[in-house]
Amino acid sequence: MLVTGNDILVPARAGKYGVGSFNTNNMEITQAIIHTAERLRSPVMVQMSEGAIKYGGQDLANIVIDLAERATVPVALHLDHGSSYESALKAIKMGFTSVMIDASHHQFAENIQETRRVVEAAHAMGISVEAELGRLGGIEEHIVVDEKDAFLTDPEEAVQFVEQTGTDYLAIAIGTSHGAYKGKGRPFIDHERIEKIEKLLSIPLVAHGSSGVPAEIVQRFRDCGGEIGDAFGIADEDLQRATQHGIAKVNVDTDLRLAMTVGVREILKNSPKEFDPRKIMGPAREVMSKIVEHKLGVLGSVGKA
Ligand SMILES: O=C(COP(=O)(O)O)N(O)CCCCOP(=O)(O)O
Ligand code: NA
Ligand SMILES: [Zn+2]
Repeated sequence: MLVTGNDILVPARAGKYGVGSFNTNNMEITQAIIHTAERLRSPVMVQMSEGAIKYGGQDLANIVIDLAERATVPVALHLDHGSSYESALKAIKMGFTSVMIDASHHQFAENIQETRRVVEAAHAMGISVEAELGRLGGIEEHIVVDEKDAFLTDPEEAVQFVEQTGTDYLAIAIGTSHGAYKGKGRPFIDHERIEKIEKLLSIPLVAHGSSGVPAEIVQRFRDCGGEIGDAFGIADEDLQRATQHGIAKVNVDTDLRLAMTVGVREILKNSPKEFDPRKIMGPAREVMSKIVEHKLGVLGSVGKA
């Protein structure tokens, strides 16, 4: 069933498990996410960035909404990294049941102002809101935040921010970053910071940049002609620990991008005569489903629906 982000995340924080919030850009990615969540009796969030909305529009949103409505587990459709009040409202008009307003690149006061506007409008329409305080490293398509400007979330500021905005859940900067290159070996996660914020805030916390970038997928990507550098993601143990301390929503995009591309590349390389789209996208869907299954296991949401 299609529900709001709060319907999924409030129980997750209380139950000390994480809920995967997976980015989608087409039908097969959406099916891999929702069908795997149903098979494992797990709540799940499907998210579309503004880039995905530009790419797939209402067509793609409708695929997500229809699968979510027919799903036997709770599913929310979430706007990822909404960049403005207008963007958030447009998403709600498109049928999104959760919206992020990411004003984290503004000064504190502007972030509060912009976030509060979205919260008031979204709440008037029964939609829940994610906001962000602190800056991730990594590349967000339109924002390149290089290391020196990336700053982690201040716990006391987070309390003020939530009080003054009314946001339903909060994305905090704790060392993660977007993309396949999160740091050498085992990227640093500031668990002390998470645990400080956990004690000060009772709302669900959100971890962005939480792809694991599994070595096996990276190797398969290289073996079928993909070019990728020294790619590392967030260790499963770090994610598990974070979900025990307030992190309830965990954003994953890169892992599904790599998985889909591995699936397609392996077919094109090993079956050069193949040109049936179902034989090319079908196996890619399988590779993605396995990644979703692993992640839901790591987050502890299996059987929670
Ligand atoms: O936190 C994450 C995912 O982090 P990850 O890279 O670790 O999967 N996200 O919020 C996904 C961001 C994807 C935006 O990309 P486009 O604008 O190109 O659609
Ligand atoms: Na988000
Ligand atoms: Zn993000």
